[in-house]
Amino acid sequence: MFGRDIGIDLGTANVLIHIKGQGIVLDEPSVVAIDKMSKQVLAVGEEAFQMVGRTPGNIVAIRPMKDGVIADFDHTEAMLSHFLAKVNAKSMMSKPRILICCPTNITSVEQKAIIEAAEKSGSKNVFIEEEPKVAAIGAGMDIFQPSGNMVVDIGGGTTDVAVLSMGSIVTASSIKTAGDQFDLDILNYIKKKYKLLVGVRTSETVKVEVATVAPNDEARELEIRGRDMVSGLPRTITITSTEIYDALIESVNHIVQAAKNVLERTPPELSADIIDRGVILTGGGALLRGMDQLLAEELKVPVMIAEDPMHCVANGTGILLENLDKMANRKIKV
Ligand SMILES: Nc1ncnc2c1ncn2[C@@H]1O[C@H](COP(=O)(O)OP(=O)(O)OP(=O)(O)O)[C@@H](O)[C@H]1O
Repeated sequence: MFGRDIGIDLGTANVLIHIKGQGIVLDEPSVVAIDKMSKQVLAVGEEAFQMVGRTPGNIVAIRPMKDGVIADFDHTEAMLSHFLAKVNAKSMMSKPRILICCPTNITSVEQKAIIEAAEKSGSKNVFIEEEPKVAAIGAGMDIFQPSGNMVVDIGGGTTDVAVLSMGSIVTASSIKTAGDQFDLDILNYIKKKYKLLVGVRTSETVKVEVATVAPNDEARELEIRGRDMVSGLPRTITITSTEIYDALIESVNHIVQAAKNVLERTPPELSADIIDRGVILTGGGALLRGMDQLLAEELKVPVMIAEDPMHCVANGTGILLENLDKMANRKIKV
């Protein structure tokens, strides 16, 4: 019988499920739509994501994960159960073993909450592993050798920076500045400068299509629509990449600073390895235009974007699942 082991990238923005032997079988936004009165879950994942910012008063589309941890336990569990049922139906598995990734600095209470949510969703054995380690493995780094590897994983809620050697994290930092904060920065910039209210879906589109954090990048612009704060009427404006650079630079500098702090705490032999091997960027935030260039200039080391940055963690769980039996001692009892 194939694939009783499942890897989950339980992200703030997206949930990815990897089944041993099958690869990534699910990739959906971490969103749940709820009826506020009856508390009933109306939609999960992609379907719920389409409702964000467009729901009538009695329905709310929420993200139950925040900053890489569970903000709303019941709805995280409902979301996980829904996704697991979806993939179970396909592969006819029962009570799988699950490997879940989490940020480096979450508390044991938060770890327990993640494990409990997975167990309640029907898992027999739940293992937990640190996200930057799994991201590095999924990006193709050989972290098991005695040499330094550095990964910067920029997700929706958290940025995890880590230097790894011999299969373990040597120095790391996890900050709550990542893709969601960029969306908020853009939204607030437009609100302040143009007195125009836009939704997070629009600010995310601006980030993906226009934004750059490298000052010399090709300029881009985009027409966006929102609600005028003075007249209350719909209005269209054109936003440029230069403006978005100003909106994002403070948050991006937090990420640069976190990476510098990790390098400053790294033993010199491993620092020397990082000069040779470079830094690997993973997570959706790795795709922010100019991020690699800016980090390379600031850290004075080569910076490369992983081949498939948004799938690194899920792909890494796949590789680790092959070795799950060796990891049995990492299981956390609840
Ligand atoms: N082309 C792009 N440019 C900039 N940002 C992007 C791009 N594509 C995706 N993103 C952003 O990447 C983020 C999602 O990345 P990812 O799926 O790695 O996060 P996550 O794993 O859910 O979050 P976390 O690791 O914090 O729990 C979102 O903020 C999304 O807007």
